[in-house]
Amino acid sequence: MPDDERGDPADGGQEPTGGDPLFAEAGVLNRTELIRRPELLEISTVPGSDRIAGRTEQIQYVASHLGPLVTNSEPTSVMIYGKTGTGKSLVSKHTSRRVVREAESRGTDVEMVYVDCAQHNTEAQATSKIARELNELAGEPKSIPITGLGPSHYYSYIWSLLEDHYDGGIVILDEIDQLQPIEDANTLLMQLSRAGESEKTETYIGVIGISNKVEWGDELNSRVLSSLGNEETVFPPYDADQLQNILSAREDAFHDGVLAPEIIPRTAALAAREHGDARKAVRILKNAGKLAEKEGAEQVQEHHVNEAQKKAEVDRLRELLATDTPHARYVLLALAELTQNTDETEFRTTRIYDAYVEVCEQEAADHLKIDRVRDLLREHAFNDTVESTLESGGRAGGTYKQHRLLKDPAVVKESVMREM
Ligand SMILES: Nc1ncnc2c1ncn2[C@@H]1O[C@H](COP(=O)(O)OP(=O)(O)OP(=O)(O)O)[C@@H](O)[C@H]1O
Repeated sequence: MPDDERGDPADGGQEPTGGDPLFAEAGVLNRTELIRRPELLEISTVPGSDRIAGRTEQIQYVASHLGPLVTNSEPTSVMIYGKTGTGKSLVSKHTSRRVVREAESRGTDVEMVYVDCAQHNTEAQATSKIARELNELAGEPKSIPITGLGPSHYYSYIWSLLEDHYDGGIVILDEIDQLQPIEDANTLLMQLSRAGESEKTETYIGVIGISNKVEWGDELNSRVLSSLGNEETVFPPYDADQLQNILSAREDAFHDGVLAPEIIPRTAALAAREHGDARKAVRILKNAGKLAEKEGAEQVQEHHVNEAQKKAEVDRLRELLATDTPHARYVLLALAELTQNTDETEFRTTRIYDAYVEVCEQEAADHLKIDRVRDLLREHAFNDTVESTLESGGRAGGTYKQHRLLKDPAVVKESVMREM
Protein backbone atom coordinates (compact mmCIF):
# COMPACT_ATOMS: atom_id res chain seq x y z
CA MET A 1 0.00 0.00 0.00
CA PRO A 2 1.52 3.42 -0.86
CA ASP A 3 2.36 5.58 2.15
CA ASP A 4 -0.21 8.24 1.39
CA GLU A 5 -3.03 5.70 1.72
CA ARG A 6 -2.03 4.58 5.22
CA GLY A 7 -3.53 7.39 7.24
CA ASP A 8 -1.86 9.93 9.45
CA PRO A 9 1.34 8.45 10.99
CA ALA A 10 0.79 10.72 14.00
CA ASP A 11 -2.02 8.44 15.14
CA GLY A 12 -0.33 5.32 13.81
CA GLY A 13 -2.68 5.10 10.82
CA GLN A 14 -5.66 4.58 13.14
CA GLU A 15 -8.73 6.83 13.08
CA PRO A 16 -9.74 8.34 16.41
CA THR A 17 -12.23 6.18 18.35
CA GLY A 18 -15.19 8.28 17.10
CA GLY A 19 -14.34 7.20 13.52
CA ASP A 20 -13.45 9.31 10.51
CA PRO A 21 -15.65 12.45 10.64
CA LEU A 22 -15.78 12.42 6.84
CA PHE A 23 -18.51 9.77 6.87
CA ALA A 24 -20.62 11.37 9.56
CA GLU A 25 -20.47 14.63 7.59
CA ALA A 26 -21.43 12.79 4.42
CA GLY A 27 -24.53 11.63 6.30
CA VAL A 28 -23.92 7.94 5.66
CA LEU A 29 -23.51 6.90 9.31
CA ASN A 30 -26.51 8.43 10.99
CA ARG A 31 -29.04 7.14 8.48
CA THR A 32 -32.27 5.83 9.89
CA GLU A 33 -34.52 3.57 7.91
CA LEU A 34 -37.81 5.36 7.32
CA ILE A 35 -38.74 3.93 3.92
CA ARG A 36 -40.06 0.37 4.09
CA ARG A 37 -41.04 -0.22 0.43
CA PRO A 38 -38.89 2.03 -1.81
CA GLU A 39 -40.40 0.52 -4.99
CA LEU A 40 -43.69 2.31 -4.20
CA LEU A 41 -41.88 5.63 -4.56
CA GLU A 42 -40.21 4.69 -7.85
CA ILE A 43 -41.67 6.62 -10.76
CA SER A 44 -40.97 3.76 -13.15
CA THR A 45 -43.18 1.42 -11.09
CA VAL A 46 -46.61 1.25 -12.72
CA PRO A 47 -49.03 1.27 -9.79
CA GLY A 48 -51.79 -1.35 -9.61
CA SER A 49 -55.52 -0.43 -9.77
CA ASP A 50 -55.73 0.07 -6.02
CA ARG A 51 -53.10 2.81 -6.14
CA ILE A 52 -54.45 4.77 -9.13
CA ALA A 53 -56.51 7.76 -8.05
CA GLY A 54 -58.33 10.61 -9.78
CA ARG A 55 -58.52 9.21 -13.29
CA THR A 56 -61.86 7.35 -13.44
CA GLU A 57 -63.21 9.52 -16.25
CA GLN A 58 -60.04 9.16 -18.34
CA ILE A 59 -59.94 5.38 -17.83
CA GLN A 60 -63.56 5.25 -19.00
CA TYR A 61 -62.72 7.40 -22.04
CA VAL A 62 -59.95 5.03 -23.15
CA ALA A 63 -62.11 1.97 -22.38
CA SER A 64 -64.97 3.33 -24.46
CA HIS A 65 -62.69 3.72 -27.51
CA LEU A 66 -60.48 0.63 -27.21
CA GLY A 67 -63.05 -1.50 -25.37
CA PRO A 68 -64.82 -2.86 -28.51
CA LEU A 69 -61.77 -5.12 -28.92
CA VAL A 70 -63.00 -7.27 -26.01
CA THR A 71 -65.90 -8.45 -28.16
CA ASN A 72 -63.78 -8.65 -31.29
CA SER A 73 -65.27 -5.43 -32.68
CA GLU A 74 -63.58 -2.43 -34.27
CA PRO A 75 -61.94 0.03 -31.83
CA THR A 76 -61.44 3.78 -32.34
CA SER A 77 -57.91 5.11 -32.10
CA VAL A 78 -57.28 8.15 -29.91
CA MET A 79 -54.74 10.89 -29.27
CA ILE A 80 -54.11 11.82 -25.64
CA TYR A 81 -52.55 15.17 -24.75
CA GLY A 82 -51.68 16.56 -21.35
CA LYS A 83 -48.92 18.09 -19.33
CA THR A 84 -46.15 15.94 -17.99
CA GLY A 85 -47.15 13.72 -15.04
CA THR A 86 -50.90 13.82 -15.66
CA GLY A 87 -51.19 10.05 -15.95
CA LYS A 88 -51.34 9.70 -19.75
CA SER A 89 -49.01 6.69 -19.99
CA LEU A 90 -50.32 5.16 -16.80
CA VAL A 91 -53.99 5.32 -17.86
CA SER A 92 -53.17 4.06 -21.37
CA LYS A 93 -51.22 1.05 -20.13
CA HIS A 94 -53.60 0.29 -17.28
CA THR A 95 -56.74 0.41 -19.44
CA SER A 96 -55.11 -1.52 -22.28
CA ARG A 97 -54.12 -4.30 -19.88
CA ARG A 98 -57.70 -4.45 -18.67
CA VAL A 99 -58.91 -4.72 -22.28
CA VAL A 100 -56.44 -7.59 -22.87
CA ARG A 101 -57.59 -9.42 -19.71
CA GLU A 102 -61.29 -8.93 -20.38
CA ALA A 103 -60.86 -10.06 -23.98
CA GLU A 104 -59.02 -13.17 -22.80
CA SER A 105 -61.83 -14.05 -20.40
CA ARG A 106 -64.20 -13.89 -23.38
CA GLY A 107 -62.03 -16.07 -25.57
CA THR A 108 -60.68 -13.20 -27.70
CA ASP A 109 -56.94 -12.83 -28.23
CA VAL A 110 -55.83 -9.22 -27.88
CA GLU A 111 -52.24 -8.09 -27.33
CA MET A 112 -50.78 -4.74 -26.38
CA VAL A 113 -47.48 -3.23 -27.51
CA TYR A 114 -45.98 -0.14 -25.90
CA VAL A 115 -43.49 2.00 -27.86
CA ASP A 116 -41.52 4.83 -26.27
CA CYS A 117 -41.01 7.01 -29.37
CA ALA A 118 -38.29 9.03 -27.62
CA GLN A 119 -36.24 5.84 -27.78
CA HIS A 120 -37.54 4.51 -31.11
CA ASN A 121 -37.81 7.81 -32.93
CA THR A 122 -38.10 6.96 -36.62
CA GLU A 123 -40.72 5.00 -38.54
CA ALA A 124 -38.21 2.16 -39.07
CA GLN A 125 -37.28 1.98 -35.37
CA ALA A 126 -40.87 2.16 -34.16
CA THR A 127 -42.10 -0.51 -36.61
CA SER A 128 -39.11 -2.68 -35.71
CA LYS A 129 -40.03 -2.41 -32.03
CA ILE A 130 -43.71 -3.29 -32.70
CA ALA A 131 -42.81 -6.27 -34.91
CA ARG A 132 -40.21 -7.63 -32.47
CA GLU A 133 -42.49 -7.24 -29.48
CA LEU A 134 -45.41 -8.99 -31.22
CA ASN A 135 -43.04 -11.73 -32.35
CA GLU A 136 -41.82 -12.33 -28.82
CA LEU A 137 -45.30 -12.21 -27.29
CA ALA A 138 -46.49 -14.73 -29.87
CA GLY A 139 -43.59 -17.02 -28.91
CA GLU A 140 -42.29 -17.21 -32.48
CA PRO A 141 -38.98 -19.09 -32.49
CA LYS A 142 -37.34 -16.99 -35.24
CA SER A 143 -36.22 -13.52 -34.20
CA ILE A 144 -36.68 -10.35 -36.25
CA PRO A 145 -33.57 -8.20 -36.83
CA ILE A 146 -33.53 -4.98 -34.77
CA THR A 147 -32.14 -2.92 -37.64
CA GLY A 148 -31.26 -3.33 -41.27
CA LEU A 149 -34.77 -3.66 -42.72
CA GLY A 150 -36.92 -0.88 -44.13
CA PRO A 151 -40.30 -0.02 -42.56
CA SER A 152 -42.17 -1.93 -45.30
CA HIS A 153 -40.53 -5.18 -44.17
CA TYR A 154 -41.38 -4.50 -40.55
CA TYR A 155 -44.99 -3.71 -41.53
CA SER A 156 -45.19 -7.08 -43.32
CA TYR A 157 -44.06 -8.79 -40.11
CA ILE A 158 -46.62 -6.83 -38.09
CA TRP A 159 -49.53 -7.70 -40.41
CA SER A 160 -48.69 -11.38 -40.57
CA LEU A 161 -48.05 -11.72 -36.82
CA LEU A 162 -51.38 -10.04 -36.08
CA GLU A 163 -53.15 -12.16 -38.66
CA ASP A 164 -51.66 -15.44 -37.43
CA HIS A 165 -51.96 -14.96 -33.67
CA TYR A 166 -54.47 -12.31 -32.66
CA ASP A 167 -58.02 -11.04 -33.00
CA GLY A 168 -57.00 -7.54 -31.93
CA GLY A 169 -53.96 -5.42 -31.12
CA ILE A 170 -53.36 -2.20 -29.17
CA VAL A 171 -50.35 -0.06 -30.03
CA ILE A 172 -49.44 2.69 -27.56
CA LEU A 173 -47.16 5.30 -29.14
CA ASP A 174 -45.88 7.30 -26.17
CA GLU A 175 -44.17 10.66 -26.79
CA ILE A 176 -45.27 10.34 -30.40
CA ASP A 177 -44.07 13.91 -31.08
CA GLN A 178 -40.52 12.56 -30.86
CA LEU A 179 -40.94 10.67 -34.15
CA GLN A 180 -38.80 12.52 -36.68
CA PRO A 181 -39.55 13.77 -39.24
CA ILE A 182 -43.27 14.39 -38.77
CA GLU A 183 -43.85 12.45 -42.03
CA ASP A 184 -42.75 9.30 -40.17
CA ALA A 185 -45.50 9.88 -37.60
CA ASN A 186 -48.04 10.55 -40.37
CA THR A 187 -47.17 7.33 -42.19
CA LEU A 188 -47.03 5.18 -39.06
CA LEU A 189 -50.39 6.39 -37.78
CA MET A 190 -51.95 6.05 -41.21
CA GLN A 191 -50.64 2.52 -41.75
CA LEU A 192 -51.74 1.27 -38.33
CA SER A 193 -55.14 2.88 -38.22
CA ARG A 194 -56.02 2.05 -41.85
CA ALA A 195 -54.56 -1.48 -41.91
CA GLY A 196 -58.02 -3.06 -41.93
CA GLU A 197 -59.40 -0.87 -44.71
CA SER A 198 -56.42 -1.52 -46.93
CA GLU A 199 -56.84 -5.27 -46.31
CA LYS A 200 -53.36 -5.70 -44.89
CA THR A 201 -54.80 -7.59 -41.96
CA GLU A 202 -58.26 -8.45 -40.73
CA THR A 203 -57.12 -8.07 -37.14
CA TYR A 204 -58.47 -4.92 -35.51
CA ILE A 205 -55.85 -2.44 -34.36
CA GLY A 206 -56.43 0.35 -31.85
CA VAL A 207 -53.78 3.06 -31.57
CA ILE A 208 -53.22 5.36 -28.59
CA GLY A 209 -50.94 8.28 -29.44
CA ILE A 210 -49.63 10.24 -26.43
CA SER A 211 -47.98 13.65 -26.35
CA ASN A 212 -47.34 16.47 -23.91
CA LYS A 213 -47.07 18.94 -26.79
CA VAL A 214 -50.61 20.10 -27.31
CA GLU A 215 -49.80 21.86 -30.59
CA TRP A 216 -48.26 18.78 -32.15
CA GLY A 217 -51.50 17.29 -33.52
CA ASP A 218 -51.96 20.39 -35.70
CA GLU A 219 -48.95 19.25 -37.73
CA LEU A 220 -50.51 15.90 -38.66
CA ASN A 221 -52.13 15.78 -42.04
CA SER A 222 -55.89 15.85 -42.14
CA ARG A 223 -56.20 12.33 -43.60
CA VAL A 224 -54.32 10.97 -40.59
CA LEU A 225 -56.49 12.95 -38.20
CA SER A 226 -59.63 11.59 -39.80
CA SER A 227 -58.21 8.05 -39.76
CA LEU A 228 -57.79 8.55 -36.02
CA GLY A 229 -61.50 9.36 -35.95
CA ASN A 230 -60.57 12.93 -34.94
CA GLU A 231 -60.67 11.60 -31.40
CA GLU A 232 -58.49 13.40 -28.90
CA THR A 233 -58.62 14.25 -25.25
CA VAL A 234 -56.57 16.43 -22.91
CA PHE A 235 -55.81 15.12 -19.42
CA PRO A 236 -56.07 18.01 -16.95
CA PRO A 237 -53.43 18.54 -14.25
CA TYR A 238 -54.26 16.94 -10.89
CA ASP A 239 -55.73 19.14 -8.17
CA ALA A 240 -54.53 19.02 -4.56
CA ASP A 241 -57.23 16.52 -3.49
CA GLN A 242 -56.37 14.11 -6.28
CA LEU A 243 -52.65 14.35 -5.52
CA GLN A 244 -53.39 13.77 -1.87
CA ASN A 245 -55.25 10.56 -2.80
CA ILE A 246 -52.40 9.46 -5.07
CA LEU A 247 -49.87 9.98 -2.29
CA SER A 248 -52.05 8.46 0.43
CA ALA A 249 -52.33 5.30 -1.66
CA ARG A 250 -48.53 4.98 -1.28
CA GLU A 251 -48.27 5.89 2.39
CA ASP A 252 -47.31 2.30 3.18
CA ALA A 253 -43.99 2.96 1.43
CA PHE A 254 -42.99 4.39 4.83
CA HIS A 255 -42.82 2.69 8.22
CA ASP A 256 -45.80 3.40 10.48
CA GLY A 257 -45.78 6.83 12.10
CA VAL A 258 -42.89 8.14 9.98
CA LEU A 259 -44.95 10.66 8.03
CA ALA A 260 -46.07 13.53 10.25
CA PRO A 261 -49.81 14.13 9.58
CA GLU A 262 -49.30 17.34 7.61
CA ILE A 263 -46.74 15.84 5.20
CA ILE A 264 -49.01 14.37 2.53
CA PRO A 265 -51.39 17.39 2.36
CA ARG A 266 -48.39 19.73 2.26
CA THR A 267 -46.68 17.78 -0.55
CA ALA A 268 -49.94 17.57 -2.52
CA ALA A 269 -50.57 21.29 -2.10
CA LEU A 270 -47.07 22.20 -3.28
CA ALA A 271 -47.26 19.92 -6.32
CA ALA A 272 -50.79 21.09 -7.21
CA ARG A 273 -49.91 24.75 -6.91
CA GLU A 274 -47.06 24.49 -9.38
CA HIS A 275 -48.04 21.91 -11.97
CA GLY A 276 -50.52 19.25 -10.84
CA ASP A 277 -47.86 16.71 -11.78
CA ALA A 278 -48.17 13.32 -10.02
CA ARG A 279 -44.62 12.32 -10.91
CA LYS A 280 -43.31 15.39 -9.16
CA ALA A 281 -45.53 14.85 -6.11
CA VAL A 282 -44.29 11.27 -5.68
CA ARG A 283 -40.74 12.42 -6.22
CA ILE A 284 -41.00 15.15 -3.56
CA LEU A 285 -42.28 12.59 -1.05
CA LYS A 286 -39.48 10.18 -1.90
CA ASN A 287 -36.76 12.86 -1.70
CA ALA A 288 -38.17 14.17 1.58
CA GLY A 289 -38.00 10.64 3.01
CA LYS A 290 -34.43 10.23 1.84
CA LEU A 291 -33.39 13.59 3.29
CA ALA A 292 -34.94 12.70 6.64
CA GLU A 293 -33.17 9.31 6.60
CA LYS A 294 -29.86 10.95 5.78
CA GLU A 295 -30.32 13.38 8.63
CA GLY A 296 -31.07 10.58 11.08
CA ALA A 297 -34.52 12.07 11.77
CA GLU A 298 -37.27 9.85 13.13
CA GLN A 299 -40.03 11.48 11.11
CA VAL A 300 -40.35 13.21 7.75
CA GLN A 301 -41.07 16.86 8.48
CA GLU A 302 -42.13 19.94 6.61
CA HIS A 303 -38.61 21.31 6.10
CA HIS A 304 -37.65 18.03 4.39
CA VAL A 305 -40.58 18.50 2.00
CA ASN A 306 -39.64 22.11 1.24
CA GLU A 307 -36.07 21.11 0.46
CA ALA A 308 -37.17 18.12 -1.63
CA GLN A 309 -39.49 20.37 -3.63
CA LYS A 310 -36.58 22.49 -4.87
CA LYS A 311 -34.67 19.47 -6.13
CA ALA A 312 -37.78 17.98 -7.77
CA GLU A 313 -38.32 21.26 -9.63
CA VAL A 314 -34.83 21.17 -11.15
CA ASP A 315 -35.23 17.48 -12.10
CA ARG A 316 -38.58 18.21 -13.74
CA LEU A 317 -37.18 21.04 -15.83
CA ARG A 318 -34.25 18.89 -16.96
CA GLU A 319 -36.58 16.09 -18.00
CA LEU A 320 -38.83 18.45 -19.93
CA LEU A 321 -35.87 19.99 -21.75
CA ALA A 322 -34.42 16.59 -22.56
CA THR A 323 -37.41 15.79 -24.78
CA ASP A 324 -37.62 19.28 -26.30
CA THR A 325 -36.29 20.04 -29.77
CA PRO A 326 -33.09 22.15 -29.96
CA HIS A 327 -35.12 25.18 -31.16
CA ALA A 328 -37.52 24.90 -28.22
CA ARG A 329 -34.44 25.03 -25.98
CA TYR A 330 -32.96 28.02 -27.88
CA VAL A 331 -36.21 29.95 -27.37
CA LEU A 332 -36.12 29.27 -23.65
CA LEU A 333 -32.44 30.18 -23.45
CA ALA A 334 -33.20 33.48 -25.22
CA LEU A 335 -35.90 34.28 -22.66
CA ALA A 336 -33.61 33.27 -19.76
CA GLU A 337 -30.88 35.55 -21.07
CA LEU A 338 -33.26 38.49 -21.48
CA THR A 339 -34.55 37.92 -17.93
CA GLN A 340 -31.05 37.73 -16.50
CA ASN A 341 -29.52 40.61 -18.42
CA THR A 342 -32.25 43.21 -18.00
CA ASP A 343 -34.31 44.33 -15.03
CA GLU A 344 -37.51 43.47 -16.86
CA THR A 345 -39.48 40.26 -16.41
CA GLU A 346 -41.91 40.31 -19.36
CA PHE A 347 -41.00 40.41 -23.03
CA ARG A 348 -42.90 40.69 -26.28
CA THR A 349 -42.66 37.89 -28.84
CA THR A 350 -40.65 40.04 -31.26
CA ARG A 351 -38.05 40.81 -28.60
CA ILE A 352 -37.68 37.14 -27.69
CA TYR A 353 -37.45 36.33 -31.39
CA ASP A 354 -34.48 38.71 -31.85
CA ALA A 355 -32.70 37.15 -28.85
CA TYR A 356 -33.52 33.68 -30.19
CA VAL A 357 -31.98 34.54 -33.59
CA GLU A 358 -28.78 35.53 -31.77
CA VAL A 359 -28.73 32.21 -29.90
CA CYS A 360 -29.13 30.40 -33.24
CA GLU A 361 -26.19 32.36 -34.67
CA GLN A 362 -24.04 31.38 -31.69
CA GLU A 363 -25.05 27.76 -32.20
CA ALA A 364 -24.49 27.97 -35.97
CA ALA A 365 -28.07 26.82 -36.51
CA ASP A 366 -30.57 28.15 -39.06
CA HIS A 367 -33.32 30.03 -37.26
CA LEU A 368 -37.02 29.28 -37.61
CA LYS A 369 -39.68 31.76 -38.73
CA ILE A 370 -41.41 33.81 -36.04
CA ASP A 371 -44.65 31.84 -36.32
CA ARG A 372 -42.85 28.64 -35.28
CA VAL A 373 -41.28 30.49 -32.36
CA ARG A 374 -44.80 31.57 -31.34
CA ASP A 375 -45.82 27.87 -31.37
CA LEU A 376 -42.79 26.96 -29.26
CA LEU A 377 -43.64 29.68 -26.73
CA ARG A 378 -47.17 28.23 -26.58
CA GLU A 379 -45.69 24.79 -25.84
CA HIS A 380 -43.54 26.23 -23.05
CA ALA A 381 -46.61 27.95 -21.64
CA PHE A 382 -48.52 24.66 -21.79
CA ASN A 383 -45.81 23.03 -19.68
CA ASP A 384 -45.70 25.91 -17.20
CA THR A 385 -42.18 27.01 -18.05
CA VAL A 386 -43.42 30.31 -19.46
CA GLU A 387 -46.48 32.42 -18.72
CA SER A 388 -47.97 34.27 -21.69
CA THR A 389 -50.54 37.01 -21.38
CA LEU A 390 -52.44 38.84 -24.06
CA GLU A 391 -52.15 42.61 -23.79
CA SER A 392 -54.09 45.25 -25.64
CA GLY A 393 -52.87 48.63 -26.83
CA GLY A 394 -50.31 47.61 -29.40
CA ARG A 395 -49.69 49.65 -32.52
CA ALA A 396 -52.99 50.48 -34.26
CA GLY A 397 -54.80 49.47 -31.06
CA GLY A 398 -54.30 45.75 -31.60
CA THR A 399 -53.27 43.05 -29.12
CA TYR A 400 -49.86 41.52 -28.46
CA LYS A 401 -48.41 38.86 -26.19
CA GLN A 402 -46.02 39.27 -23.28
CA HIS A 403 -44.05 36.27 -22.02
CA ARG A 404 -42.53 35.73 -18.61
CA LEU A 405 -40.14 32.97 -17.55
CA LEU A 406 -41.62 31.03 -14.65
CA LYS A 407 -38.34 29.36 -13.68
CA ASP A 408 -35.08 30.58 -12.25
CA PRO A 409 -33.13 31.81 -15.34
CA ALA A 410 -29.85 30.44 -13.96
CA VAL A 411 -31.39 26.95 -13.58
CA VAL A 412 -32.87 27.20 -17.08
CA LYS A 413 -29.53 28.20 -18.58
CA GLU A 414 -27.68 25.43 -16.80
CA SER A 415 -30.27 22.82 -17.84
CA VAL A 416 -30.35 24.02 -21.46
CA MET A 417 -26.54 24.05 -21.71
CA ARG A 418 -26.46 20.46 -20.48
CA GLU A 419 -28.59 19.38 -23.42
CA MET A 420 -26.65 21.38 -26.06
N1 LIG B 1 -53.68 8.80 -11.23
C1 LIG B 1 -52.53 8.35 -10.71
N2 LIG B 1 -52.53 7.55 -9.64
C2 LIG B 1 -51.36 7.08 -9.14
N3 LIG B 1 -50.15 7.38 -9.61
C3 LIG B 1 -50.08 8.20 -10.67
C4 LIG B 1 -51.27 8.74 -11.28
N4 LIG B 1 -50.90 9.50 -12.33
C5 LIG B 1 -49.57 9.46 -12.39
N5 LIG B 1 -49.06 8.68 -11.40
C6 LIG B 1 -47.63 8.43 -11.13
O1 LIG B 1 -46.85 9.34 -11.89
C7 LIG B 1 -46.03 8.64 -12.84
C8 LIG B 1 -46.01 9.42 -14.12
O2 LIG B 1 -47.28 9.32 -14.76
P1 LIG B 1 -47.39 9.12 -16.33
O3 LIG B 1 -46.12 8.49 -16.86
O4 LIG B 1 -48.65 8.44 -16.63
O5 LIG B 1 -47.43 10.63 -16.78
P2 LIG B 1 -47.53 11.22 -18.25
O6 LIG B 1 -48.74 12.08 -18.28
O7 LIG B 1 -47.49 10.11 -19.26
O8 LIG B 1 -46.25 12.12 -18.29
P3 LIG B 1 -45.16 12.41 -19.48
O9 LIG B 1 -45.85 13.27 -20.49
O10 LIG B 1 -44.07 13.14 -18.78
O11 LIG B 1 -44.73 11.07 -20.00
C9 LIG B 1 -46.67 7.25 -12.95
O12 LIG B 1 -45.73 6.25 -13.28
C10 LIG B 1 -47.20 7.04 -11.57
O13 LIG B 1 -46.16 6.59 -10.72
